[in-house]
Amino acid sequence: MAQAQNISNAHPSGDSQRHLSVSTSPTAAFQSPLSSFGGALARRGVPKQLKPFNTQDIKILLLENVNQSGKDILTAQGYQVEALKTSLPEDQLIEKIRRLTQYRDVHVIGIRSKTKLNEKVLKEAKNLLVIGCFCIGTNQVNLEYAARHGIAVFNSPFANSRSVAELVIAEIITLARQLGDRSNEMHRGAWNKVSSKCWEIRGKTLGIVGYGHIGSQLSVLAEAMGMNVIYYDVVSLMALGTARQVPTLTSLLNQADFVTLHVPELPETKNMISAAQLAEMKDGSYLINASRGTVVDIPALINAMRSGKIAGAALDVFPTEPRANGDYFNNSLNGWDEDLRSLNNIILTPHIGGSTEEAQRAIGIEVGDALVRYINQGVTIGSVNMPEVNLRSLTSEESDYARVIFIHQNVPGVLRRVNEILGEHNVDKQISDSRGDCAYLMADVSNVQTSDLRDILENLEALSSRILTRVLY
Ligand SMILES: NC(=O)C1=CN([C@@H]2O[C@H](COP(=O)(O)OP(=O)(O)OC[C@H]3O[C@@H](n4cnc5c(N)ncnc54)[C@H](O)[C@@H]3O)[C@@H](O)[C@H]2O)C=CC1
Ligand SMILES: O=C(O)C(=O)COP(=O)(O)O
Repeated sequence: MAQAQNISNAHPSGDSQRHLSVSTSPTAAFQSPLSSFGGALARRGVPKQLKPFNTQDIKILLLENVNQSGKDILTAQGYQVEALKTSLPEDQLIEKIRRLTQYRDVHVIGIRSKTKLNEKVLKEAKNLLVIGCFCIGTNQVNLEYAARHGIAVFNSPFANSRSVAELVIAEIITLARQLGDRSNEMHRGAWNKVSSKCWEIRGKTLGIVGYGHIGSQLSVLAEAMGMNVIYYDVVSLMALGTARQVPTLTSLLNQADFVTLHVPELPETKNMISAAQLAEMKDGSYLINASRGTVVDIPALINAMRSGKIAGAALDVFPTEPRANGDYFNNSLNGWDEDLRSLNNIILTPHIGGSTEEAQRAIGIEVGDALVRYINQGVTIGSVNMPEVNLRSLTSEESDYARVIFIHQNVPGVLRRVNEILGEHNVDKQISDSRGDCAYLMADVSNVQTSDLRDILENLEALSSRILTRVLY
């Protein structure tokens, strides 16, 4: 392991035990700078490997069976990676964070949709630099708290959207033909050949609620199978193919034979489909939810299915989901799980919308790369809670340069003070941006010695607006 020097990445906690030690002798190679910078880099030489710390000091906790592709990218950097197959409930996660690091806390946590990184958990992870959500949704993380504490959050915004869209296509036909019920009957030994209330999907209307990455992809697939597509979204969006945006949710519910939900978990989408909305749906129509469990009022759906108003449903997500695989889908989970199980023509799946080899591998690479770029270079492109900031990489010819990162409160006068500090040196390039209350400044300074770096770090740390300071070189 390289000899650590005494300069630290200073964390808002201010606790000296929470600092990263830094080293001038990096031991592992930095990977793949952003491709959009390829031209400039080719002209300017080989990108410099910024390694201000012993990479072995970076401690990463991965939960929820993150794909091997992501683990490989992180371990190739020399980081210490501990990977768990399951999620952990709040108390066990806090305990794990404490135990994992003994004296210094975890720097990176990687999760999927299940693990809740709320304020209570994040407060415990005092040296946390960055969170990787190896999925689309980020509702499980307190993004605002993270930003206020200089913790960047990354996700994979569309690598599993095709997988979800394909699952929904499969469910539309499965519901229309009552395939689940026929298959279950055959498994029990019963031959039940029926055509009553079994339909082709050709010519039927699909109503998509939320026309984002998944909804719009689904729109194209559904039209290719002869469906008419309408959609409702809070923003006005370009229709693909011959799909048509409708002005209200009610209008969509009144017209659609199949309603499928692709909205994020938000206060506005909680119980978005409840008794009143189910009543607006066509008699004998179908409901599909592969978004978040909170979007559908499930007891209301159970009533609507019992009455025959809704002819079938597919649910991939639930308000409470178990933290691991096992015999958990009973009333102790949500209270109504066994009522759901007793209904006809309902497809129940354990949140597998994005669970394909292709999606998981792509997500592992995308989020793994984003974490490495952030840890090693400070680049925030793709962050969901911080301003997106990039700076052309330093090259190997630029040996006495350092990259200064100053995350600070977005208040007047900070840039002047920062530039008074950096102005003592040659600032080669600098960029700054803000998002809400959080601002992110990145500057490359040249002709700097180790003692200069120490001064820069200490002076920036003394500014009252500082959230987190890092010096990379
Ligand atoms: N079942 C699974 O395994 C998976 C579930 N998901 C869930 O699907 C959700 C959607 O994913 P994407 O399409 O990638 O998201 P996206 O962000 O690309 O699209 C969401 C769309 O919903 C719209 N929207 C937001 N609030 C709305 C409201 N109140 N009414 C109508 N429209 C509203 C937005 O304007 C946006 O167009 C994710 O947030 C995630 O929760 C995502 C991936 C896998
Ligand atoms: O990507 C998402 O938001 C999903 O819901 C998929 O979550 P998962 O990675 O399967 O826990």
